Amino acid sequence: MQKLRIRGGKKLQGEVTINGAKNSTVALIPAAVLADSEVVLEGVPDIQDVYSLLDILNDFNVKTEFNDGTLKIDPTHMVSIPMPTGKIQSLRASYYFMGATLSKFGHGVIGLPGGCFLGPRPIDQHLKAFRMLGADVTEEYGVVTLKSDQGLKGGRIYMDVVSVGATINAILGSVCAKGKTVIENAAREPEIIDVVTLLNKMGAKIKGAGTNVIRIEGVDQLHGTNHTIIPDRIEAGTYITAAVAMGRGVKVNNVLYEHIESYIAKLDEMGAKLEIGEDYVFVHPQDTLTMPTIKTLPYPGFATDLQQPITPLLLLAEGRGSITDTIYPQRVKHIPELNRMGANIKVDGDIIRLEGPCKLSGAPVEASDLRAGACLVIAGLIAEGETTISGVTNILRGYANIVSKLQALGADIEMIED
Ligand SMILES: CC(=O)N[C@H]1[C@@H](OP(=O)(O)OP(=O)(O)OC[C@H]2O[C@@H](n3ccc(=O)[nH]c3=O)[C@H](O)[C@@H]2O)O[C@H](CO)[C@@H](O)[C@@H]1O
Ligand SMILES: C=C(OP(=O)(O)O)C(=O)O
Repeated sequence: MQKLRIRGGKKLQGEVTINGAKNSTVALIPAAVLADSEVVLEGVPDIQDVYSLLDILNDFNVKTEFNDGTLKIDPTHMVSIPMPTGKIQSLRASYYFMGATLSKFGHGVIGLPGGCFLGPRPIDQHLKAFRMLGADVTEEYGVVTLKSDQGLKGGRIYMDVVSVGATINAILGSVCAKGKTVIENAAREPEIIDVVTLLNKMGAKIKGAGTNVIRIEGVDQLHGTNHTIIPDRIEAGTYITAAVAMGRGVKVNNVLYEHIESYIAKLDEMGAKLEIGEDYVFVHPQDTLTMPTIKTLPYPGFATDLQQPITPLLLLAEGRGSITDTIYPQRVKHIPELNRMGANIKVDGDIIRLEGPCKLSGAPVEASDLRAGACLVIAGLIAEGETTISGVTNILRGYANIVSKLQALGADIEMIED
């Protein structure tokens, strides 16, 4: 079994470059199959979720070629096959094949997705959106069956909760539906804008991405195109956090500041010394950090995906603080692991309560999910002594070349077989 071994306490210095966004990529790939010819994506991260999607595309007879961040997707000979179990459960974003197959073939049989366990992750709003477009949708024994014998028709879709996945699935379902669709209370994440940018380049007519009302005029056909993926704001936030914790001057390249403004604002509030460039953030060493209170919210609020990575940084700050994850209140599996490393964090109902500063010591810990993994990597960099992290596959789902990137900054980190 692979584990990460970190010998903590080493200062970080130098430059690191952020990859294309995981949560864009995993939606752009299923969106690309709606084209009638080749789609080329640039800046594709080398992460396990991408390989899982390529495996699924192979089963759908979609030809792919992935080299050095460039992914060619040729859906010309895509076939419709049921995907009730197996690979579909290896990641969350496989739910986009519901919208994609419904749109492309008028039907689909897709199992419920996998992904990180963060508490309940229902997909009722996805299914509601498909129904509003006229599809007949059933969910039985963990499998969703979608049919639209009469063809999909545009409609008005009101989202009861702000959902990234349901918004993108509603777009995928309606992009070629007859007439107009309006999605109300849509999510506003940059990844949604990225998906809409690709679809519009493919010939779609979608307006309003990035606002909470998205308007779509159905088109008959979508064609191939080229697209460069936006930088990963969560990967950027992770490296910036590591640099605030342990940096002696770290430049994080390929960052779009406007995508992580709320995160930067929180770090500013804590006393971090950040210099914002056009496409980079330079993290200067700072003296002391102040303990904040954090509440996660849909974009542009503080991202739930950065809640776990920032937790070890809070342990370096003075005073009492709290984190409330309003999106996933049960996203707390990193807490017992941090406590194993010497923290004294309490989970009090839906509130994580912390007190700092607190000295962390290396320990064997488990990355139960992707961002818990990022949290433990940062904790391991801070801690005195040796930390070994199991559950590495969870980390590799979303962080490309994490070992070499941190080694280049001077971290003592390696992948070991245990
Ligand atoms: C592949 C991907 O892009 N994953 C991201 C996506 O996940 P995902 O798209 O699964 O998350 P959502 O935005 O849908 O979830 C937001 C909230 O809505 C609830 N909900 C969602 C759908 C639904 O049908 N019913 C419902 O009640 C969820 O339980 C959650 O409380 O957004 C999350 C929230 O920013 C991020 O943590 C994930 O990294
Ligand atoms: C929760 C995440 O991913 P997923 O939705 O793919 O499980 C994440 O990226 O933090």
